[in-house]
Amino acid sequence: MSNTNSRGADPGPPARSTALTPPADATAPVRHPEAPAPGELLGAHYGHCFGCGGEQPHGLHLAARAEEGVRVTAEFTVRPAHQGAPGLAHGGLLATALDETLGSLNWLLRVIAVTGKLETDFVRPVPVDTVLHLDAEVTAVAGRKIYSTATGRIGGPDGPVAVRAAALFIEVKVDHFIENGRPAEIRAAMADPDRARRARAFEVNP
Ligand SMILES: CCCCCCCC(=O)SCCNC(=O)CCNC(=O)[C@H](O)C(C)(C)COP(=O)(O)OP(=O)(O)OC[C@H]1O[C@@H](n2cnc3c(N)ncnc32)[C@H](O)[C@@H]1OP(=O)(O)O
Repeated sequence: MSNTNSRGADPGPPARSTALTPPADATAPVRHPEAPAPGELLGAHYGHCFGCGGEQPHGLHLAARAEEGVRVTAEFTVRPAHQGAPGLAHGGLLATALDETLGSLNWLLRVIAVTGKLETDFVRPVPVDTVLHLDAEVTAVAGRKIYSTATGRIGGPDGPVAVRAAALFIEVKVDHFIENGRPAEIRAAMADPDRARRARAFEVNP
């Protein structure tokens, strides 16, 4: 059995759907003046978030860190609960790791936004126990539309690319969550006595 990647060592940049190409009038992203300093861990935005929360036993427990500009890095260790095929990470969970990392970029912009489109390339299989090193940045902003890309490498932060994504996040108001979320969880999150945690559950500036 061979693990050889038929696309070769460096498959090069993929073709993207036009919806993920910023329009001509898009502008460069602007890091919020109160964004966490480069090197600072962002911490979970919501304890029950499957991507980053500590209260999800089988969640990804992804830890993202602010970098310079509008860029974050993150790590996710693939555990047995994350398998798709025997001993290999489920592709949907790898997409979740990319989505979560890309989503955390909005905290550097201090904008509330949700994923509208997420396009993922699965380049190499990712075995259980592997640490996926993620790196994401916002590339452009056009009105409510936030364009971003991410890669996930294995074997170290400079190792080969295993997954990558391009995404379009859409800015929303906090009402998006209040009007659409299940009332029990909305009430519980709003009742949190910790003001910063209450705000971050909905990704609002504390
Ligand atoms: C730290 C936080 C971590 C979070 C990490 C995880 C993030 C997530 O997974 S969020 C959960 C998954 N996403 C969702 O549930 C979103 C569900 N979708 C929605 O609620 C809506 O479709 C929403 C809000 C995205 C857009 O609806 P709405 O606000 O009415 O905007 P709408 O007017 O349709 O679109 C605005 C613009 O975005 C574009 N757009 C919207 N959706 C898409 C899409 N899927 N593809 C391409 N373009 C899109 C529209 O074409 C429009 O462009 P333009 O301004 O040029 O005409």
